[in-house]
Amino acid sequence: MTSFPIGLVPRCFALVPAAGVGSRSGADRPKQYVPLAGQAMIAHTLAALAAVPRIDATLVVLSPEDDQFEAAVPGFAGERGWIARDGGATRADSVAAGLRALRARGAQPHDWVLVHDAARCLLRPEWVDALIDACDDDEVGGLLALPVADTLKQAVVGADESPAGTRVAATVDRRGKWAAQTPQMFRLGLLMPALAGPLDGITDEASAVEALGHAPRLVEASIENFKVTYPADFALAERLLRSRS
Ligand SMILES: Nc1ccn([C@@H]2O[C@H](COP(=O)(O)OP(=O)(O)OP(=O)(O)O)[C@@H](O)[C@H]2O)c(=O)n1
Ligand SMILES: C[C@](O)(CO)[C@H](O)COP(=O)(O)O
Repeated sequence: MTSFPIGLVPRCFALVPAAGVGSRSGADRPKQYVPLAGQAMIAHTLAALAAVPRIDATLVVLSPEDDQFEAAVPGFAGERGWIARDGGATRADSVAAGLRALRARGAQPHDWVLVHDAARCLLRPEWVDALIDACDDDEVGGLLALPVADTLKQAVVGADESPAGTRVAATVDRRGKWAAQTPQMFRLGLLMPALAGPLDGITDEASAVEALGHAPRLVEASIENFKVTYPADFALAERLLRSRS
């Protein structure tokens, strides 16, 4: 077990990977810039994080080619809003770049990093607070997640892994299964080595930490904290955002 110094008060940083292209979204631009309820998707995400007083600063990781962020979130850059422009080819590469940027800005190994997808724009500050409350005296850290409510089917996987026309190969026992969300909250000094290892099959920070032999804490969240991924998700996100304002 990694141990971090007792007596030093860790700070909390949010890290938002936003360097994806949204290839599954069907949108005419990277999905984080699609307007939803009057603002770009990422503006909603960052507003939720900014409303959590225990987060000292939020770092957004952009693609080096990004020329839309400043117009989408005017006034973000400042004392509590930082930008890195070296997002990578995969989400894990972008998160690793963000961790290096946090370190360069003075974050310490014992500080907490809450990694949150730009594409989870329905985040509520109280869910972030619940995650911090659950993890801030934990050795490892944890993540927001949701117990699986549906019966789970394993499809016959074809050569192209396409879901169209597939058939059931088996029903999977859903007991004890959770769907992982974000934020995912770990110490900088644990996440950096976790994401420096082989990344095959690593789709979130928790799986990288698990590969080192740790057991992250699961903190129950809400179905509303879904990731906008497919074309139909935009209309649902829009309706939920409008119903809140
Ligand atoms: N190379 C990448 C890929 C993804 N992300 C970010 O990781 C989050 C979750 O990823 P996902 O929903 O898969 O976004 P995209 O990669 O943009 O979508 P797709 O997989 O459909 O292309 C998003 O906020 C996305 O911008 C990133 O920073 N860098
Ligand atoms: C991190 C994540 O949002 C947890 O559910 C998810 O794994 C991201 O997956 P994607 O394939 O990059 O969308």
